[in-house]
Amino acid sequence: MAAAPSTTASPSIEKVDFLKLQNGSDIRGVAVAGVEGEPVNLTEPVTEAIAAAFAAWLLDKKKPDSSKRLRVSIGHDSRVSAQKLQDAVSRGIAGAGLDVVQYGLASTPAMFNSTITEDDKFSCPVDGSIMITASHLPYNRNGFKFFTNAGGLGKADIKDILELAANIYNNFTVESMKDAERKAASSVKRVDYMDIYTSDLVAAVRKAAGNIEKPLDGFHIVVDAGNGAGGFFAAKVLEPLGAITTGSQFLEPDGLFPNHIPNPEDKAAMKAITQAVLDNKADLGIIFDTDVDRSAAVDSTGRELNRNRLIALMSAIVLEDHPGTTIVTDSVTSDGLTAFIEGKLGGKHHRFKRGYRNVIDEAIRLNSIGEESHLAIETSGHGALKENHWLDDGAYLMVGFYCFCSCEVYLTNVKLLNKLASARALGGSGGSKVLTELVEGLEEPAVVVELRLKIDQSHPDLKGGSFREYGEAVLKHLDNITESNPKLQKAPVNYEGVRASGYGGWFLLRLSLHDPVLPLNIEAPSDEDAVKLGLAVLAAANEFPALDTSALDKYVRVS
Ligand SMILES: O=P(O)(O)OC[C@H]1O[C@H](O)[C@H](O)[C@@H](O)[C@@H]1O
Repeated sequence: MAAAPSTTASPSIEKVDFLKLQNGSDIRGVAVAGVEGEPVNLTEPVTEAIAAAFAAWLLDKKKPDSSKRLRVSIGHDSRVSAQKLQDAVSRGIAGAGLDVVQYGLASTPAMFNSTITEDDKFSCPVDGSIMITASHLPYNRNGFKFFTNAGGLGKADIKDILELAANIYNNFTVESMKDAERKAASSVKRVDYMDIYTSDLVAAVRKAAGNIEKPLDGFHIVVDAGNGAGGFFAAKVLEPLGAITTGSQFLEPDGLFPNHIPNPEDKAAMKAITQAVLDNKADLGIIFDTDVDRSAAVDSTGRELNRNRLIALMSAIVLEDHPGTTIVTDSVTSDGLTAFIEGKLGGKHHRFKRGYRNVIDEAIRLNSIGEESHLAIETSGHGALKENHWLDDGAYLMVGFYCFCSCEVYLTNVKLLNKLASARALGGSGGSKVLTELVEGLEEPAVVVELRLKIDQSHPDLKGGSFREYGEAVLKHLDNITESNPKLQKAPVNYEGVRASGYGGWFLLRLSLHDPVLPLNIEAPSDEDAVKLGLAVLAAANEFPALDTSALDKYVRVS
């Protein structure tokens, strides 16, 4: 373990700089030097302070009596900074007097799961859990997701933790850091939690398939883990269930992500898994993001089942069991999806905001006011089901428990695989036809565009204000322009940004959840119509010199 730096080596850091590490309900920062313009702000001492703050937060929440020491599990994805941050997190937790259980390479859903697994051998359940990951972001970033048995921590908790971390950090002494290092050296335990986690997943699929040992017998499924943490899925989940996984790719963890970004929303990533399915004549392809809390699939014909199609597929499966239920989705979903959910499936589509916590919290809210919702899902591949985590214990009552579980854990693993298995049991034709059939009738636009317009935070036009304020001003202006454009109709119900229909399609301009960026989505029946929608946005965007519209300029010129 690296020696703890002394206080003298750690210059003081302002609270606001700690708060900048907040990214919605996660923490994210730069952990590796070498990328121009991206100085390291997630150093080891900063990490240690954040972990110590989480420990203090947890002690305050759980208020254990003196006979009990709280336990925290720590896992990480394949990033190159994982090891040093894991050591720093361990020092922060151990220094605060809590027990540390290191899992090594793990998935985000597994980390949450460790707070509810009952198994003493594996020191479970833990009281809190930390996943070290920055999802699909570049190799130099890293960050943390925190869990208790009530689910992932929310935005307000993260803010409290960062504020506390700033105090802890600025009060570190050489002695306190040495003490934390000593405690970590003597109290850290390492367990192979992924072993129990994967066997639980296998058991869940078997059970759902009617207690068949190998419900996927003979199915050929290729996995693409993008060199993230999801490589386990082929050998430890699919193969025990009977599937053939030859042709699976990029299963070895490699934090430089040499093959493609591990992200089911990324075009190159989807192309890679599609090619693997076709080359191997597989029944299905499954692709994960770095920390395995998002996924997408590809059917045997090479058709991508991600984004709107993934939502359509999962809606079809969920609505079979819960007719009429409300499906909560993010804001960038297409109009065709609404028509599919409401027209073909008889459900209700509630298009809400981007952000997995946002959709899940909204589904919880709807249920709490009497509107039944069984599925909250984003085009990013995050999803949560009501049925999976209405746990029959106090946790449910405590917070209207609806802990997030990802597509990986439940939707893909259990729901999707089980659908394949039961179709086979019923004498179906094999392959992934059953899935393809479920999304038949989903109208898809001919043209789909997603551009991300950057706000230059050092531009004088920001006049000292934040990029958020600037972005809000752009949106306000676009809203006004849209209002007075007879060719456009503003969406009657809209929860973020400006969404309008026109020219047979629609656009949505909104503020990114965390970046100084205004993402623009356009869907239209033709390039010509998409350009017209793009020009309408450009007319407003051009008034804002700090907004980099070059991508949109280029799009309207060359399309
Ligand atoms: O707002 P954006 O920059 O498009 O990012 C939005 C996305 O951020 C993260 O990746 C969250 O995990 C997703 O739930 C969310 O959809």
